[in-house]
Amino acid sequence: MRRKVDVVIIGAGSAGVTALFTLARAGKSFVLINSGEEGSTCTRVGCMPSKALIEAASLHHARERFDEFGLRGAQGVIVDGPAVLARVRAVRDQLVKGVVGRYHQIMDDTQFISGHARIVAPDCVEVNGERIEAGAIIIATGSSPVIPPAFSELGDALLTTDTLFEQTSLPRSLAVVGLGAIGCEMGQALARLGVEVHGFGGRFIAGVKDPVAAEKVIELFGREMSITMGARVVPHLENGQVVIEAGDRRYTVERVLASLGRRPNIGDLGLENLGIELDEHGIPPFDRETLQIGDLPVYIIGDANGYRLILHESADEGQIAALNIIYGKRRPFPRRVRMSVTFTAPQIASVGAQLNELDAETTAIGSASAQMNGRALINGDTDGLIRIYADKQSGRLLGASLAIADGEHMAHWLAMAIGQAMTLDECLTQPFYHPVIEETLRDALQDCLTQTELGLPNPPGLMPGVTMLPAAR
Ligand SMILES: Cc1cc2nc3c(=O)[nH]c(=O)nc-3n(C[C@H](O)[C@H](O)[C@H](O)COP(=O)(O)OP(=O)(O)OC[C@H]3O[C@@H](n4cnc5c(N)ncnc54)[C@H](O)[C@@H]3O)c2cc1C
Ligand SMILES: NC(=O)c1ccc[n+]([C@@H]2O[C@H](COP(=O)([O-])OP(=O)(O)OC[C@H]3O[C@@H](n4cnc5c(N)ncnc54)[C@H](O)[C@@H]3O)[C@@H](O)[C@H]2O)c1
Repeated sequence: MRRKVDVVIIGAGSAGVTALFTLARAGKSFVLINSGEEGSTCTRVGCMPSKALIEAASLHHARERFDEFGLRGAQGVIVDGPAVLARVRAVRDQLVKGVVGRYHQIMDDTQFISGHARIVAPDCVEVNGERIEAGAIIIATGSSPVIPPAFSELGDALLTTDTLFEQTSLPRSLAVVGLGAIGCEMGQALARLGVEVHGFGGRFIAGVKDPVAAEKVIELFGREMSITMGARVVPHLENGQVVIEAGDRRYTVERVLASLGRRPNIGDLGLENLGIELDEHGIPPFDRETLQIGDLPVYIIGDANGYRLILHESADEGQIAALNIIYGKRRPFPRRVRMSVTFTAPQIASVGAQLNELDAETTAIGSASAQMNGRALINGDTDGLIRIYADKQSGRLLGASLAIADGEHMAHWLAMAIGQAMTLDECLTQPFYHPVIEETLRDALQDCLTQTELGLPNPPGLMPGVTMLPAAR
């Protein structure tokens, strides 16, 4: 007899597991199917090992400034590459154990299947030769690194983030091709660990669409690695070394990190059996506020849908899909303010609208640099820049681009302000403590305000209150 459950979840990553917890709490019956290793992209090969590597790199890099602070002897610190990588894996393994343990705790062995799932029909999934009937299907199959054919021919010299953290030693030299989030984070971290890094980017660096902010980012990163933008490089092997030619320059490196983006894992998933037309990337049309595919009882969430390839959005999508299944009818959830943070130094962040999405005529742009910020000067972190975008007429905050220390915190503050539809003068009613780097954010908001029709607040940042008449005695 065929097994029948309320929901089949395909993929035990952050998206699928978030859906699982929500469905389990509501008492739905389920099966979770996962192919390959458990533990999620984020924990195994993504957010966590990459941040662990960045932490080692930042600690090592700090030694360069010790002398300036009157602290001697730091130049004696050396990088023990194998030990650095071993610690990255140890932290990663601990986190993977926690993540996997948590979801196995809420199910028995029959509810988890290790194997490659295929959709046979909108209400049926096949895995390891077994067909399972499902009231609903959640596709949460994640994504994989893009590897163009020429890169595949590099053999062991090719790294992606699937293999980088498994290395037992650091390469002497590395070409990082693709300067998005991964390329910038890993390129800078490895450069700070003593690897000779050459970065090759497309049109944008770290996804920054504001030319002023992008120029600053290129200048700052360019101090630690060579950067070539706009060159579609094709690496090849020569005498066991990788050669990359860009314009009239020729680079010879030991390894190449392909960080050219990620592609949804939708091959051999049986999407054609849904009876629905797929887009040019092979993805079925889905509603971003319900994650439902057409009118089918099928949902596509997380990196698998190629929409917002970041952790908190993947988890949101898991919950939205699960809640739609639980309610049993279409229930749209407006999505959060868009935000991305690249964990480099300085941190690069984009919040809300990017500059290229805004109308130049109606948008006010405010800027501030950390050069004159007291705390930044104390910390030796004055290389920062903030750009704020607002509607010229209403003063409503629309977006921001940051390349500044502590940018992750300011990005959250700005996302909240944009989510609350705040205007610049409303933003400036908030307190900014002293001395904090956030005072640069206040400066940028004030600068932006002067370019709008609202003009300068008087006194700056405070709203006149309602004067209460003394009660008649
Ligand atoms: C190097 C790196 C750094 C990152 N850093 C950050 C960061 O700092 N902050 C941030 O927000 N995001 C970051 N991300 C992105 C984040 O990790 C992903 O957006 C998120 O993990 C996606 O989760 P998911 O559940 O969609 O996919 P996954 O975690 O990939 O889960 C999908 C699962 O489905 C399985 N699967 C695939 N096909 C099938 C099938 N047919 N049958 C059964 N199972 C299948 C896969 O094996 C996998 O286990 C980073 C990513 C990378 C690569
Ligand atoms: N801090 C974070 O939130 C974080 C960190 C790492 C990864 N991630 C996520 O992982 C996903 C994958 O990261 P990624 O950096 O691989 O992708 P990405 O899409 O962020 O960047 C890929 C970059 O490669 C460039 N590119 C593409 N083809 C090229 C070519 N032939 N030559 C030169 N450049 C080329 C693109 O222009 C783009 O800038 C992203 O979607 C990101 O959201 C997030």
